[in-house]
Amino acid sequence: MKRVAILGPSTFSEEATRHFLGEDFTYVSYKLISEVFNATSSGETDLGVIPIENTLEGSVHLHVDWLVHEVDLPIRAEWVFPIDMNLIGYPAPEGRMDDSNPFGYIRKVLSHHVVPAQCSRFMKQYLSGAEFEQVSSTAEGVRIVSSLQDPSVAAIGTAIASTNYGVPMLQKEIQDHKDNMTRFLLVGKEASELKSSEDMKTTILVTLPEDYPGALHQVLSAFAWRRINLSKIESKPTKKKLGTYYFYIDIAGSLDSVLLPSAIQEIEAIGCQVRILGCYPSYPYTN
Ligand SMILES: O=C(O)C(=O)Cc1ccccc1
Repeated sequence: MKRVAILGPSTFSEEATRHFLGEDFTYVSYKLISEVFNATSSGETDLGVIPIENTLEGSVHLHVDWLVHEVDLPIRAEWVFPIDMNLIGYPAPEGRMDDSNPFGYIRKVLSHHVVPAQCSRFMKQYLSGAEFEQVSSTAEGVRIVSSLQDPSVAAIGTAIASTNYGVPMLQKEIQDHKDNMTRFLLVGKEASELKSSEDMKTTILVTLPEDYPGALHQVLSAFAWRRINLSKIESKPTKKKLGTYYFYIDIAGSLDSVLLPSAIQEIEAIGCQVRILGCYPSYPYTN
């Protein structure tokens, strides 16, 4: 069975990946997202799963930058998964219950760095007196809470982490929006047999030619007149020189089509550099 590197165990990444890939793969858990990237790059695993975007905050820029700058791993698939954030910790000690704020006794919250932006309303209302400390994953936060056994320290994570580490669930679904979704990318050097999808996507990085006014408009036009839909475009620093950017573009369509390759040829003809990050099936969430 193919080996898949995930941030885990007991994380949202594991939950989402098992839901999507099922049990026909061997899941290898890593504590750090950098280890997921490196394990996939080195061949320790065949594939790796990266959370790349969420409904509320958009791209996970750290992960996009790692994908672009640190590794050469084509995108092989993407899927979307609903993320229910849960406050996980121990009940208030005797005499510490404050009726005006049932979680006022919590002084520190541990979780993955993308979490606060997805739970800002709850954290502002009930955890404004608590310090947020980022840890490598939501599950790592729950593990630390379990080891401390200190009611003043809680975590935000998955229901499975609450069960697996034996830490009670204090409040379910504290995310700001009930339909809070995260998009995950499956990356790997080799293509894998995956279930078919009607929706194909192609992700490219475009660097515009210098001294070419209107180049970006011409790039967008090359897709527009072919009625090729761009589902995302983000300008990101090249990290080479201040004020120089590349454009991370998600395209609805496949390189096997007629028009998409010709659009790419057209923008290369005006001097754009184009790097294909992947052409892959996109899977919506089905429960
Ligand atoms: O830490 C985790 O559980 C992860 O898998 C990263 C993450 C965190 C929050 C939403 C989606 C993925």
